[in-house]
Amino acid sequence: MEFAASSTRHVVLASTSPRRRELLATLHIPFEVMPSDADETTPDHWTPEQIVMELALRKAKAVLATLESASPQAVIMGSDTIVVLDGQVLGKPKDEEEAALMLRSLQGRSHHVYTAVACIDVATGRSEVEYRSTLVTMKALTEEEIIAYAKTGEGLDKAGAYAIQGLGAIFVTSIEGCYFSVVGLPLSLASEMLGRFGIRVLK
Ligand SMILES: Cc1cn([C@H]2C[C@H](O)[C@@H](COP(=O)(O)OP(=O)(O)OP(=O)(O)O)O2)c(=O)[nH]c1=O
Repeated sequence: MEFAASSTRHVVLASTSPRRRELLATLHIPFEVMPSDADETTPDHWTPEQIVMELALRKAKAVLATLESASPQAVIMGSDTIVVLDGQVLGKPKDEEEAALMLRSLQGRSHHVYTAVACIDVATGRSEVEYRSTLVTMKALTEEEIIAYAKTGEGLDKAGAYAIQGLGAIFVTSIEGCYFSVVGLPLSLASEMLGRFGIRVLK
């Protein structure tokens, strides 16, 4: 999407995730997408909250570094999602085998999905970051189901190796908290934050 960069208040989504793009599009606000190549390594002792908030901010800051003078009216939005089971952080699996390993550990119990949203006002440099946590319960799975699902490849680019918005939905028996946060962008939080940056979803 093209903007008259100096005059239109709009969002720059610092993301490569097609899910985040689709979710943000549901808010019907002007936005463009810029991939962010932020380093995603964090110290081992960090809490899930610290990890997602720092990574969301890093993604937004990485785009800010490339944008500053061109789009003074922009609000940059970065986001990060992780799955946490017994204090252990599950990111994206590196292959089918690791996907199956993650699913084996998640099945038959509940885990938390953390997603943070960071916003940076390009004009002032003001930033905010907040997170939401959702409790997801998965039914018990057979080894055949785990292997068959891992083979679909659907979970390979997803934290925890499943997609609640896809075929992975058949494994999820209940959730407590924001569904959209599990998919990668908590929309109620995102719209609240954008409102504080002068971008209102409902006029
Ligand atoms: C648990 C779960 C995660 N996910 C996704 C959301 C995130 O896109 C992804 C976690 O990886 P992230 O590193 O948060 O994001 P990303 O690499 O996809 O995109 P970005 O460029 O913004 O960094 O997992 C689902 O789509 N469905 C699910 O059910």
